[in-house]
Amino acid sequence: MIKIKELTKKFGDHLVLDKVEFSIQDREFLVILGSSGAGKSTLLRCLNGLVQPTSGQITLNGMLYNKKNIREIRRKVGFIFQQYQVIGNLSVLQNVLLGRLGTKSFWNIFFTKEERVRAEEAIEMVGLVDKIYTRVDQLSGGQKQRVGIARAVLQNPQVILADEPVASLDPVTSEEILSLLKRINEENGTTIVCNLHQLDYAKKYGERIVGLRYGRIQYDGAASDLGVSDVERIYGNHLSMQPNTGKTVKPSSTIQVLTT
Ligand SMILES: Nc1ncnc2c1ncn2[C@@H]1O[C@H](COP(=O)(O)OP(=O)(O)OP(=O)(O)O)[C@@H](O)[C@H]1O
Repeated sequence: MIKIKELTKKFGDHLVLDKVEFSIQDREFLVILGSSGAGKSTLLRCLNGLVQPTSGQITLNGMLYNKKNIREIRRKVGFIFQQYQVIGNLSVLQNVLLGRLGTKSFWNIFFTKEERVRAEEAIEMVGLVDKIYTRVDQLSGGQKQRVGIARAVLQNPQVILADEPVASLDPVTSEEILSLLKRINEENGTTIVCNLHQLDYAKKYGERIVGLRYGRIQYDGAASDLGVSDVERIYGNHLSMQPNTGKTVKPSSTIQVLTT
C-alpha cells in the first residue's frame, strides 16, 4: 500500500501539489485524472522518487521514501512513460532486459538465462513475439509502448505507474494498451496508477479515480460514481473534456458523455 500524506511540491514559487493526501491499495487500478498542468506527472514522479517533494511524506508498505530507501522502492515501482523511453538502436529483447538493470551492480550487468526466459515471457504477454529481435526504432508508437510495458513487467514490480501512456496513440491502439494494463492488474495482481486526460477511458478502465486541479484533490472515489459536478470541479465549471479528442467542450456535451 502507498500512503501519501500532505504531499506538497513547489517549483520556485509555483505550487504544483498542495497537501495532496490519499492512499493506494494493493491491486487497485487507480486513474489520476486532470487537465494539463494539474500536477499529475509531478505526483507520479514523486511516487517513483524522480521528483523530491518540498514537504509531506510517502510510504510504500510502511517504508518511507528517502535517499536510503529509494533504490529498493524503485525496484518495486515500475514506470511507463508517455514518450516510451525506449532505446531505438537496441532490439525489443535488449530493451525489455533493461527492466532488470535496477537489480544489477555496476561491475555485473550480465543477464542470466532465467532473466532471458522471463523477458521472452513478458514480450509474449504484450504480443510482440514476432518482433523480439527487431530494432525498436522500426516499431510503431503502440508497439514501442508495449516494449515499455514488457520492460516494466520484467521488473516484477508491486506497482506500475503509467504517465499518460496513451497520449500519443490513436483510439484503437489506446484501448489495446489500456486493456493490456488492465490484464496485468488482474492476472499479475500489480497495482496500476495511470495518469489520463480522457474522461471516458478513466471511467472505463479505472476502478477508482482521483481528480486533480491546480494540485488539489477535487474527487476521490469509485469511477462509476463520478458525476457531472465532479467533472466540472476537476476541469473547471465552464469547460470539460470531450472523450478521446482532448478538445474542450461546453458542459452539455459532458452530460451527454456521462449519461451514455
Ligand atoms: N521540473 C519542473 N520545473 C518547473 N516547473 C515544472 C517542472 N515540472 C512541472 N512543472 C510545472 O508544474 C505544473 C504541473 O505539471 P505536470 O507535468 O505535473 O502537470 P500534468 O497534470 O501532468 O500536465 P500534462 O497533462 O500536460 O502532462 C506545470 O505548470 C508545469 O509547468
